[in-house]
Amino acid sequence: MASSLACRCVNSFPQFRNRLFTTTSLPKPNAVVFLKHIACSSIAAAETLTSDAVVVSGDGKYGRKEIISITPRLYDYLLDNVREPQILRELREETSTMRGSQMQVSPDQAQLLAMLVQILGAEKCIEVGVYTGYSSLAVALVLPESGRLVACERDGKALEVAKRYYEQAGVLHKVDVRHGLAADALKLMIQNGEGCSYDFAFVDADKRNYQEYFELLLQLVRVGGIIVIDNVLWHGKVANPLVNDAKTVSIRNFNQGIMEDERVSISMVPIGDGITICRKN
Ligand SMILES: C[S@@+](CC[C@H](N)C(=O)[O-])C[C@H]1O[C@@H](n2cnc3c(N)ncnc32)[C@H](O)[C@@H]1O
Repeated sequence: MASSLACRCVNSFPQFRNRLFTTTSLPKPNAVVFLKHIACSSIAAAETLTSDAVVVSGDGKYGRKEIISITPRLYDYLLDNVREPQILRELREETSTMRGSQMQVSPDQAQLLAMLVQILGAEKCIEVGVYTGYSSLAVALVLPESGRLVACERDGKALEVAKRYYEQAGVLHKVDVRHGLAADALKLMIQNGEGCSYDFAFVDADKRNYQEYFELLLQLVRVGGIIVIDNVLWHGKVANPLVNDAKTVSIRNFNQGIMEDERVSISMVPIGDGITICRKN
């Protein structure tokens, strides 16, 4: 059984042929065990080779360059390789029972945001759209003691959860919570003369106001600073011309505008629901 399975795999995938040949010299019981092993690993390999874990662009001009496509198994593997601090895990688990929990950034995204903040050596940060605080806590945790994060959120109930976790994590003193409309908070900061003084900003709020947040944040962030925009791939809908609801159109237009905007260098990254990292030039 095992050997016929292995043979089928090997016939389908010639690259395993050499491995099968080595088993013919083994004593029989070992050979069967080894063949079973080969059969299993060949099946796994075959699964991978036949899975949709790699894709090529549908546009011929990019040739046959293969890139990775996240499958559930691969995403689980990726998550297994995220170093999620215990306090973030607890917040994520508590939030998972709440309405809107799908809005939270993923652990791999939060880890990337924290790393960008660390690479920048950021001291002054802004978040637009805090919810229960997962991404803002990830940032606050890596800020130096002298660092500050302005956290803008209109939902008072969600903010209560966020503040409880900032306190538990010992970073409450680093977070300046602004309860209310984010655009109002950003305009006030500009009026207060805080322009060009921030190192890092993360936008993860109402999609239809992305352009306004971006313009305000461009005034607040210094040259060389970074603005990260979440949900730029919008569950893949941005790439489907048949989807034209207000949010999708708004994100699509925003992406097109950023593409042509020479005030920033950009990198669109397919992590979570897609982010664009913009560096102010
Ligand atoms: C996608 S969630 C943020 C998730 C958060 N970054 C996290 O990782 O947990 C978007 C949040 O933006 C808030 N929001 C939406 N429009 C807003 C506005 N105009 N001003 C302030 N907050 C807003 C919502 O209340 C919601 O909590």
